[in-house]
Amino acid sequence: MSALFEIHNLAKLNWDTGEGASKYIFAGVSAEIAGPERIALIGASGQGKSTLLRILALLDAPDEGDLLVNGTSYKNMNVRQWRMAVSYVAQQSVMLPGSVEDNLRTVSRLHGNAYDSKLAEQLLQQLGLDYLDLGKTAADCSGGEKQRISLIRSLLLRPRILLLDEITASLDINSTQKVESLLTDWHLKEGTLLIWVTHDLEQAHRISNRAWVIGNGELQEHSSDTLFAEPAAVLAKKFIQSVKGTR
Ligand SMILES: Nc1ncnc2c1ncn2[C@@H]1O[C@H](COP(=O)(O)OP(=O)(O)OP(=O)(O)O)[C@@H](O)[C@H]1O
Repeated sequence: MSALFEIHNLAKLNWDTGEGASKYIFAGVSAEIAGPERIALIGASGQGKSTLLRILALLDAPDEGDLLVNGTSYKNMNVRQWRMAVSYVAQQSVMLPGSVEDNLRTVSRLHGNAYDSKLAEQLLQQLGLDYLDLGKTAADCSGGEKQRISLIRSLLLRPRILLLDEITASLDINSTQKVESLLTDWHLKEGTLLIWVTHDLEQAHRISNRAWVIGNGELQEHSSDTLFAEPAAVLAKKFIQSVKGTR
């Protein structure tokens, strides 16, 4: 049986071609994820975490390599099919024109599925947004509200793979806990693979069973328990020490 998600020799050229700049942001990135897991993607600023996530969502093109969902390459799928399986939640959430409800209905409209209003209601409640007037213009919502609305918009699609780019960055502790617990439950119930970029190492440990550390153009993979308990690998060790050193 094919793996849920495969990344083969992925590379992205650096657009900075100046002296001293490396040719690639990252190269030779490979990983095989057999089934649903919770992966924390960590690394210092500017190492390519968002670029990698955007490529996995086909919002940016790889320069080399291949991506496969359930054994099918992205080259043999159209973007719409890919995005039904792989959904990306951005750090800066973009609201579409119209109301909160228009935004939540977008996914079903785009993919021709029935809108699951019960699930939408339940997710709004779980994320502490049940007070929100669904008729409110989405653009007028706060940053934290928009971030949670865009997460719900993606969940309503029930993707196999969910790519999360610092999605709790503008949330308070209470809302962050709600997002973490909702996604942990969702992963268990729906069998969704989560790949979650975060700068918060405690959050990375809480929300993952595997960790990908990106730096110096390469990706290293670890079990989260090993990585956060005893960061043996040089790259991970260096990164964790640099983060701890800044506290
Ligand atoms: N082809 C390219 N596509 C995207 N980014 C590129 C490209 N070439 C160079 N870059 C640069 O590579 C860096 C990677 O940025 P990216 O946002 O992916 O890093 P990050 O690890 O997510 O950083 P942060 O933690 O600060 O959000 C940026 O400085 C960007 O300008």
